[in-house]
Amino acid sequence: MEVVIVPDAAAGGELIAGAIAGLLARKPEALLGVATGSTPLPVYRALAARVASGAVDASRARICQLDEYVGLPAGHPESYHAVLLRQVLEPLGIDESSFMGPDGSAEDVAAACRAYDAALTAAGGVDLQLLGIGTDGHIGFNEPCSSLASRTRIKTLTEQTRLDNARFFGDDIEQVPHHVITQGIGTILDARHLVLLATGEGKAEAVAQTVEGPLAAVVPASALQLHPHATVVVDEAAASKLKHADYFRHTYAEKPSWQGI
Ligand SMILES: N[C@@H]1[C@@H](O)[C@H](O)[C@@H](COP(=O)(O)O)O[C@@H]1O
Repeated sequence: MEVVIVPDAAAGGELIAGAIAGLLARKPEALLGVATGSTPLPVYRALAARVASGAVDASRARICQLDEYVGLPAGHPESYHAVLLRQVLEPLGIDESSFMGPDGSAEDVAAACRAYDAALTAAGGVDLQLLGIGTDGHIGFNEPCSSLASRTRIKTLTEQTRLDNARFFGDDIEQVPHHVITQGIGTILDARHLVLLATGEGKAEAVAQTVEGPLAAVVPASALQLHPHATVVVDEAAASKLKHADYFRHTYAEKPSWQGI
């Protein structure tokens, strides 16, 4: 696992946008796994600026969702499908026909989960999966104690996650669904490159456990330790509990410029 400590969230956004730009230059039809929440927004902004300036052509890229709420009415503005259309597809000039996600309104949720896992495989697999991290160490919506081998399935949110996400539902926790569909940890680990961005002091403990703690289902993000190409990008605040921070700074400073993240 590579840990890159950046001065702030905007620098993290630029770094990751640069990696995505490099991927799209090599593979214009790459399948990009995108995450929701506040953390990835600087990545989407930086990428949209490159698209607007003509430096990046994302029009052939394909986008896939990490997770989705179950049971929100079709077209609900906070469904992750709607959020990603607004935050990613539209600014990057990508057609909705290039967008895949699990069907959170399906009658047969288990079948929808299986279908999504199969669709990701049929699409050739995810080239780069962007991840945020929950305050409890979750990735996607894989809450603590999720199986490290899990595939896309239904999960029940913890009270903490519903509280964290209430800000998107008018600060009313009652409006936050209890159930979600999420790519499993095993599904996430199938992506060729995992890039986790974490910013702010509130994520420092989860980051320390992810990077320096034991591999454990109770910290789902620690599964990144199993992946041959995982990059954790953190700002100074999110890095503040890392014991090996100086080593990570040294390693990145000495990195050959051709290598990228
Ligand atoms: N399902 C999403 C995660 O993918 C995201 O990483 C997390 C953190 O969100 P934020 O970046 O807003 O802290 O929120 C939700 O739970």
